Amino acid sequence: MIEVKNLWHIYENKKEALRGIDFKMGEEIAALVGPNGSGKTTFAKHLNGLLKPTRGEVLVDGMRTTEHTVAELSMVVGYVFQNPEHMFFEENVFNEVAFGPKNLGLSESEVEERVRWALESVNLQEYDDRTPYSLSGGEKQRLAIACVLAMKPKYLILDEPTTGLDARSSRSVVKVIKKLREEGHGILLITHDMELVLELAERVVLLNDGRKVFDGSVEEFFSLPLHDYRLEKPELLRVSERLGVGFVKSVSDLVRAIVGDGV
Ligand SMILES: Nc1ncnc2c1ncn2[C@@H]1O[C@H](COP(=O)(O)OP(=O)(O)OP(=O)(O)O)[C@@H](O)[C@H]1O
Repeated sequence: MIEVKNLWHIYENKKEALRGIDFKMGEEIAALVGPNGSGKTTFAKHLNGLLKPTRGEVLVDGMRTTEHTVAELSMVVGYVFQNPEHMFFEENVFNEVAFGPKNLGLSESEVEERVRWALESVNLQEYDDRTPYSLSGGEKQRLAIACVLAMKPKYLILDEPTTGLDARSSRSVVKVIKKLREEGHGILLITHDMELVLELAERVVLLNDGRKVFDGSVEEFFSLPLHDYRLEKPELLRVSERLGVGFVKSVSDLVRAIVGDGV
């Protein structure tokens, strides 16, 4: 369980980026959304100790972030940053994923086992010898997830995992996220992509100006006046509303709502 209690973050320039956030999450996919500058990245950086609270506290499976190093916390909460290609520095995919486990002091065979497992989890098992820079956008994103997974964290923070990807690459990342959730990971998904929220999230947390202004179901979230937060409803929900059908999560739900199960 990740527990955040009355979290404040004030940067050196006195900017109050987080103002009294309370939050709990377990094994679920929670989407963290909000307009630019609302505090999403600042919040996420608290969950693996990259930032420490100005006030309040953050507990990760009972570990208070002020009492543990980022390295210790990263074994519980893995952070996959936006634009992961800036993170790659090894000459091949295998070594890239092996870097973290090697630093844990694991034996060579344990490292290899973890790398194989992590690459398989993201469907990159045939890519060992490829240079990370030669991968497609979706493959790079999946490699970044594998690098973090190799540390076996229970929770994953994914920062804009599909931004800039074409539809096919995006699908491949979505598939991996679904699989990780099924395997028991808790996932915090930072995104501006409302289609992704509709498809993947089990819960939505909305930040605005450093405050949590909503924390609830996906259906309730999409009934909020999203324009107030510079967010847009997914096309599918706009269509379903026009058709007088209630909340749906997929095109097949919509079809079923209109014509029934017989088609
Ligand atoms: N190092 C810093 N020093 C001072 N202010 C900062 C710093 N980092 C972020 N901020 C400010 O804190 C506020 C929250 O920023 P943050 O990056 O957490 O927002 P965000 O919701 O992740 O935005 P985006 O969607 O644009 O990524 C913003 O006003 C930002 O300018």
